[in-house]
Amino acid sequence: MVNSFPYRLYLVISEEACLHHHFLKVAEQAVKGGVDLVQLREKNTTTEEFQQKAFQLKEILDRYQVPLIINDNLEVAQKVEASGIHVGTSDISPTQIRKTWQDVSCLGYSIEDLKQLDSLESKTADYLGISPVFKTETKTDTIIEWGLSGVAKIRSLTHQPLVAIGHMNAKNAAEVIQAGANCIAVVSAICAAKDPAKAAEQLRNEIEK
Ligand SMILES: Cc1ncc(COP(=O)(O)OP(=O)(O)O)c(N)n1
Ligand SMILES: Cc1ncsc1CCOP(=O)(O)O
Ligand SMILES: [Mg+2]
Repeated sequence: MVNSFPYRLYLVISEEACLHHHFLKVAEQAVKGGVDLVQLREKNTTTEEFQQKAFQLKEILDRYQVPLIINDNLEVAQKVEASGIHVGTSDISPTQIRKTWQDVSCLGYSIEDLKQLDSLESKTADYLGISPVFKTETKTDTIIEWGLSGVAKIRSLTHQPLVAIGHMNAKNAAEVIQAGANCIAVVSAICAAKDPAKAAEQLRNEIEK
């Protein structure tokens, strides 16, 4: 059977989060270091700016055959012909996305409550984001901290691909994979690194341990 979610290291990037280099450089270096999926998450831009950045990022990612996922904005995702979109419980729903965008190939949905796992919305997604695993300064409007036990619990309840996000780094990546996550998603561990390629390589090594 073909693995429909082969990704292990997922970069969630915004221009604002990139402290030492331009975000396009960070993305390219991260891919060279081992990132195999990238989400553009611009929370404070106009749709026009978001779209422009997405086109620029996609041009780079296409060279490496790394899929681009767009955070929240279906219009931008379809316009730039991204591979997919990531949404949470306050966003357009996965079922609505599939109705509007029939050939979306990678649809992500955040899990913030165990009750969501049984829902049609979760089952409609291609992967579930465990959000957040640990408390993080990057996203503070969260309602839970799943921890390792939460990752293991979710793993015991679903066979869907699981992406762990929230304060993920090279020190905790291996144990989160061990607890049942398929893939690790990071913002700061790569975007705030002086050497994004090296940071990605270290994370990837931990994931593949
Ligand atoms: C891989 C991944 N997982 C979870 C999230 C969080 O999505 P959401 O709950 O919609 O919050 P915002 O990112 O929109 O603030 C994510 N973006 N990516
Ligand atoms: C987008 C998102 N969703 C849940 S936590 C988070 C931010 C993760 O950022 P960091 O990797 O810097 O903790
Ligand atoms: Mg969202």
